[in-house]
Amino acid sequence: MTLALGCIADDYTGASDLANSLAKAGLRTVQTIGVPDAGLALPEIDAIVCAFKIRSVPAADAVAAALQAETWLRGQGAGHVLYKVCSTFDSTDDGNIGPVTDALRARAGEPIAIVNSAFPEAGRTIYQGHLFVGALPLNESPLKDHPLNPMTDANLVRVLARQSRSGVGLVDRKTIAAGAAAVAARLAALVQEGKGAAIADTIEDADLETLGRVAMTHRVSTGASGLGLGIARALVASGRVSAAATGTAGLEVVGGPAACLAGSCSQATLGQIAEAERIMPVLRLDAGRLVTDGIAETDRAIAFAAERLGAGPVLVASSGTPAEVAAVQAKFGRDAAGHAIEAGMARIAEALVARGVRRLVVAGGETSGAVVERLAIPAFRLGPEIAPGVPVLHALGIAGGPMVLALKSGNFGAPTFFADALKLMP
Ligand SMILES: Nc1ncnc2c1ncn2[C@@H]1O[C@H](COP(=O)(O)OP(=O)(O)OP(=O)(O)O)[C@@H](O)[C@H]1O
Ligand SMILES: O=C(O)[C@@H](O)C(=O)CO
Repeated sequence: MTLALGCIADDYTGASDLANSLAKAGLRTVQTIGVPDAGLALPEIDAIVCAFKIRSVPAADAVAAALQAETWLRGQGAGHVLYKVCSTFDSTDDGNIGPVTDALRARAGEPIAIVNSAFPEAGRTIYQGHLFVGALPLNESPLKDHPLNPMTDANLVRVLARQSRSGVGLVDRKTIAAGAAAVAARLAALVQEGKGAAIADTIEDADLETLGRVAMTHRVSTGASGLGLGIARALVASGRVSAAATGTAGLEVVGGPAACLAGSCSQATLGQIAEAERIMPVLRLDAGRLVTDGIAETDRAIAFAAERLGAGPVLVASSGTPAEVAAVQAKFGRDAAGHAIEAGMARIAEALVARGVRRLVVAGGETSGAVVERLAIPAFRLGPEIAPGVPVLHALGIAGGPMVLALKSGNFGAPTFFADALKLMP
């Protein structure tokens, strides 16, 4: 197997978002959980996305995981490695986008890396270095209330500089509109100024195609699935990947009980849970009790689901409003609360799978990471797209017959997302 592209994703929903964009562009893509064991049989593929849960861990741990994956991906033949971060640049001033980008760039021996989290299809655009979520600057969007990485500055040049050893510059829209040669010249000028990272503006997919062409002349870049799309299109246009390839599988029937779990507290997910209440039984967990008495609270959820699974899908949610999240965090601490709630959701998932669930929808990147790790699923191949950035995933390398999952990024999906997902997971 010789890979055209190797990717390292900082969370699991982000990984499936990227894998979806690569597959849609025609790259035969597999998503692995971390670096796979040597024994895992992989089909003939063009791209691998190694999914990690390193968005909100200490920077040194994120760097170590990313470097281990980089070594493995280069060993598989990857000429370019993309570090996949969130389209809303979720991170803190302590990391991890800056430290991981610095480390991958140093390892690759590159003077500068393109950093671009735009994803126009999902409303993430960048102008003069400022990230917009729909019509709102990042710091006015719901991301200002994120439970783990509240984003309070829309200027990505500043945000990245605070967490990087490298100087950070800007490749503005005018330069990108002038084409790949102009972008390459701007990057060279930034290197002369001593910069090691360049935030790139993006308004539309055509900008990403230009950036993709330039990124392919470097060994490493950092971005969201928009940059992945740009790189994938550049690979197809250059003939390095066959344009005839088809990246995604069609609809496959798995059957059996289905369940949904939500740990995301994003505005989008809160709306989707409210909508799901119209069509399936929904249990709202007591987040504080998940922290203080996790076994009892998760047992309550398992019993709730077990009683109802025979009749149709159920949804179990820990999700709370910003005020509820703030209250839980004030009482128990942000990280302790987050970890305890994630562990509870993972325990519920494990129990539901033991009761026959083979169709599972999970909302939230950290939540998905905890669930997929507990279920010990080593890899996924891509199925149909449910919503921009959210594909159906077919588990690879597990016992007990076929299983499909959807791992939804907190902010993605229509209000009817849970019903939309289950429709494509028959
Ligand atoms: N009621 C709650 N109070 C406090 N924290 C919560 C509550 N419910 C969930 N959490 C925690 O909030 C965090 C939500 O992060 P998660 O990554 O799962 O969702 P997200 O950030 O919306 O999704 P994404 O990363 O895909 O954008 C998790 O650590 C989860 O355990
Ligand atoms: O890029 C995004 O917004 C998503 O793929 C994601 O990373 C959410 O966790």
